[in-house]
Amino acid sequence: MTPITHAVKRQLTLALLKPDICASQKLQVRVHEAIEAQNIKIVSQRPVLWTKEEAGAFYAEHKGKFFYDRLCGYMTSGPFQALVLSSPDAIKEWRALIGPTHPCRARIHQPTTLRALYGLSDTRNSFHGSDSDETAKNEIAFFFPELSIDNLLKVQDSQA
Ligand SMILES: Nc1ncnc2c1ncn2[C@@H]1O[C@H](COP(=O)(O)OP(=O)(O)OP(=O)(O)O)[C@@H](O)[C@H]1O
Repeated sequence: MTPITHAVKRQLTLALLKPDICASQKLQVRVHEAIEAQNIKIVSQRPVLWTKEEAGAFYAEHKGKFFYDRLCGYMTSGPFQALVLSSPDAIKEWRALIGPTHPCRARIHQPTTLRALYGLSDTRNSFHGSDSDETAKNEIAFFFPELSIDNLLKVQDSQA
């Protein structure tokens, strides 16, 4: 008899562990453990050290805002980590795990989220997560130009 398999569609998202997290090996390990505890799979990861130009290209939509220079300064202050995450609802699940953009609000309203636990300020908020399928596709291509997202999804779906 052929065993019944339940194919579960997977979704990919791009996560950043920003420089303040990557300054501490211990924090980095804790965050990876928190990701895995949610059954979110880390499909790929790489360390990144940005120039001001690269930070500006990624955060172009924020150019002109009062926090733009601060944000680019923060993101070029040291190495950070880019991750490709996979789960059935990866975009929503990762954003739920990191919590609201502003750590002080996260501490009040969602105290168990990663930004509540580790975020330092509105700008130095420790994490990034793609906000839609299209953004995830573009952001994964930005950090992992060698990866084929369609192939990755096929592999993920067949392993589900
Ligand atoms: N009001 C603010 N004051 C200071 N820094 C800010 C503010 N809003 C956003 N930032 C910084 O700019 C980044 C990008 O802002 P965006 O609005 O895209 O936030 P987000 O979608 O919650 O966070 P991310 O895109 O990093 O996941 C934030 O993660 C934060 O580092």
